[in-house]
Parts: sequence; C-alpha cells; structure tokens
Amino acid sequence: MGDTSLFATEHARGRAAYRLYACTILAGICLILYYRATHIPATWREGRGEWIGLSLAELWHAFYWVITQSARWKLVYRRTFKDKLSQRFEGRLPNVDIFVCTADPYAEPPNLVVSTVLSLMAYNYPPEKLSVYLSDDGGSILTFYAMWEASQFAKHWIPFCKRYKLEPRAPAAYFSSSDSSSDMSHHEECLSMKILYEEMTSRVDAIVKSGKVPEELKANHKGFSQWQSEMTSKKHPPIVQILIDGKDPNALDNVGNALPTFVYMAREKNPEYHHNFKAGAMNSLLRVSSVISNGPIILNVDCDMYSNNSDSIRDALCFFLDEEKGCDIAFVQYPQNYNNMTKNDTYGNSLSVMNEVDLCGFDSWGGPPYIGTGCFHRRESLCGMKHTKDYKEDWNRGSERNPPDDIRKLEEKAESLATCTYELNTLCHRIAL
Ligand SMILES: O=c1ccn([C@@H]2O[C@H](COP(=O)(O)OP(=O)(O)O[C@H]3O[C@H](CO)[C@@H](O)[C@H](O)[C@H]3O)[C@@H](O)[C@H]2O)c(=O)[nH]1
Ligand SMILES: [Mn+2]
Repeated sequence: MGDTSLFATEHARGRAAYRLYACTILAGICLILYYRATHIPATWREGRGEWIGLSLAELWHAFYWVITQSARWKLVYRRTFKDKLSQRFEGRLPNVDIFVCTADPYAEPPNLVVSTVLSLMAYNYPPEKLSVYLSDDGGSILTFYAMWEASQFAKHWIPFCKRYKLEPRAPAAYFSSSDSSSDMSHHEECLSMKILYEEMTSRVDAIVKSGKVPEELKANHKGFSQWQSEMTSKKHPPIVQILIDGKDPNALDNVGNALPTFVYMAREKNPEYHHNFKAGAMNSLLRVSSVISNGPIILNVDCDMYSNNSDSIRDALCFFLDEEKGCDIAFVQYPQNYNNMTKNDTYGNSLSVMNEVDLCGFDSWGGPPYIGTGCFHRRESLCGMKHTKDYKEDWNRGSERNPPDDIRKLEEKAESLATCTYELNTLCHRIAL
C-alpha cells in the first residue's frame, strides 16, 4: 500500500480454516462419486433406475458446490481513508449528482420520497457541489407538492443534521430511532424539529389523500402551473422544475449556509412510445442533469431506500479519486439493507450471506455485478466511454455553470431533453439498466 492510496484491500480472516473445511466437503463429494462409480447395479431390478437418478442429483450438486466456491474462496474487504481524501482533495471535490426514482404516489407514498431525498441532501458534502434530482414517472402534482415541502423543510433539517452530526439523516428513520429521544444535548431542538417534520408529513398525507393541491398552496411555487387538467400519469409533457438552485446566492438554509441543488423531473409520457421503466428514467436524468449540474459522479437511489450513512459519498470518492487504481473503477456500490427485521432474522431479510460473503467474494474476481439502488457511477461510464489506461477524468466538470438570469429558460432546455422521442433510433433505446 503506497502512501497516497485512498483505500486498502484486506483479506477475510479465517481463510485457511474455510479452505480446510471446503476440502473436507470436496473429499466427501469425491467419495460419494467414487462409491457410485464402483457400485453400478447390474440390472434394472437391482435398482439401476434409482442409481441413475441419484448419480445425476449428486453430479449436479457437486457442480453447483464447486461453482459456489468461486464466490467464497477468497473474500476481500475494502477500507477507505476519508481523512486522506479531505486532506488532499477537500477544496476540489467533484460535483456529485444524485438521481432518485419514483413512479407512483400511491405505491410509493410521497412522504417516503421526502425522507429519502432529505437523507441525500443532508450528506456530509459541500452543498454547492451536490445536486439531487427526483424523477417522477407518475408525473404527479402530489409528488411535486411533497418535493416542494421537502425543499422548504431542508432549510431547517440540513443545518440541524450537520450541527449535531446526526445519523441516519432520513427524518423518518431518525425520529423513530432511539438516538433521537436519548440524546439530551439537543433535546429541545430535536423536539421542535420533530413537530415541524410531523406537521409537514401530515400536510402531505392529507393532500395525497384528497388527491389535489389546494389553489392557495399553488401560489407558493411557479411549478404548480405546469399541471393541466387533461394530464395523466401515462400522457403528459416533460416537466423540469428547479426547486432549489444551488448556484443562486440567495438559496440559503436558515443559518445562512448554501443549499444543494434540488430538481424535480417528470419526463414526457405518451402511450405511443415505450418508457422503459427505471432505465428510461435514468437516461432522461442523465441528459437533464447534464445541462444543470453535469457532475462527473452519479449516485442512483430508489425512492424507498434512504441513505443511512452521511459519509457515503466520501467513501465512494476514495475509490474513484485514488491515483493508482481509481481509473479502473467505473462504479462503487453499497449493499441494500432493510429495517424492521425480526430479532433472529427468521426470513433471512438481512441478506447477510449476499452482502457479507457473496459480494465480497465476487469483488476478489474484479467486482460484483451492478445490483441497482445505492450505486455510484462515473458519468462517463454511463455515457459510453471506452476505458483506456491514459484516460484523465475532468473532475471540474459541471462547476462552470453560472446562475442563469432566467431559470425558466434553463428548465425549458432541460425539458427538451426529457421528451419521449429523444432516444428513438439511438443505441440508448436498446440498452436497459
Ligand atoms: O416505470 C418505472 C418503474 C420503476 N421506477 C423506479 O425504479 C425503482 C425500482 O423499482 P422497484 O419496482 O422498486 O424494483 P425493486 O425490485 O424494488 O428494485 C430492485 O431491482 C431493480 C431492477 O429490477 C433495480 O433497478 C433496483 O435498484 C433494485 O432495488 C423504484 O424507485 C421505482 O420508483 C421508475 O422510475 N419508473
Ligand atoms: Mn423497490
């Protein structure tokens, strides 16, 4: 490990013991196969049919077991050095664009999306370098309303999280954790924040239940005027609304710090053109974000998966920015975990074998496959870059945009990239994420 490395690779302990154990199983398998090979019944009446059945099952098991070992034989764990990252790159950290996908305000309640989005906006990362994009495939004014509420609440929530270094930073998860009630140092403030949060969630719930946004609330943001009565989730024009423009010097939280950019996007829908589900949304997000923040690093999160660690971006950057090995890394992903598990994890929902064994086993072979939510990509790797050894990433990309005089012009430009015909007759049309 050189001095400048931003991450280290460690091997799992107990490898020798595991391999010894694996050898005993292998010996057992060989003995069974040997027994079968040397005990072939002479006639059908002596059980040749059963012999064939059992031999096939045992051969299949042997094959399956050997293949499984490829993911178990050598596990590697990665450790990051975030302090070194700060020392060397703090002033020149890259822009990071976060894409959150939602599709239906009834299956995926807007309050859930609010909590996810807030956990991402409150990352321990310079806010001027952070942009969060919400893709709403439902094209719903209810989701837009919830996002407008989130953009207002963020002004209180982000400084509160940063001041007390809270974890996790999804308000729903934080207020239901024991931390929020046990830490006396900020008890009063926590209580009033909780009230503010609950008032917001009940407003959002009431409006989702009623199915429409009252006229007086629509006056709060120009974006509400984009919805016309004839629009449905399956047929509507593209809508891009910048709820918080991080480049605007007046976009500040309630203690005067800059806020991250926050954008709502509903790509155009028309039943005549296939929308390609999440993959279609991701492609639109790539194009829309390219004219607004154009960050070289992209994180994708499903709307029901909040971030439970405010340092996730910094951990991921330790891989991308590593001078020696970073150029070989196209994506860095985090395992998915679920809340509310039974004490003994009776149903295996913690996915511990997959998260703690299989993924680490694949990593030693060059990396596991992409598993969806919670993945950081280089923008270039999603835009068809061919990897070469001497490729130099432009980490400053995206920092050049000036605050526009007319934000609506920028939104319209972005909308022209979120039409349902944009990808027709292109390669994108055939690639599914
Ligand atoms: O037309 C659609 C359909 C879905 N989604 C979003 O895509 C995400 C994943 O869809 P979901 O139905 O929740 O699939 P899951 O099986 O829960 O997701 C897993 O499997 C998917 C691939 O099948 C991955 O993309 C996900 O990241 C992974 O968590 C969600 O945020 C949806 O809102 C859209 O944006 N547009
Ligand atoms: Mn899901």
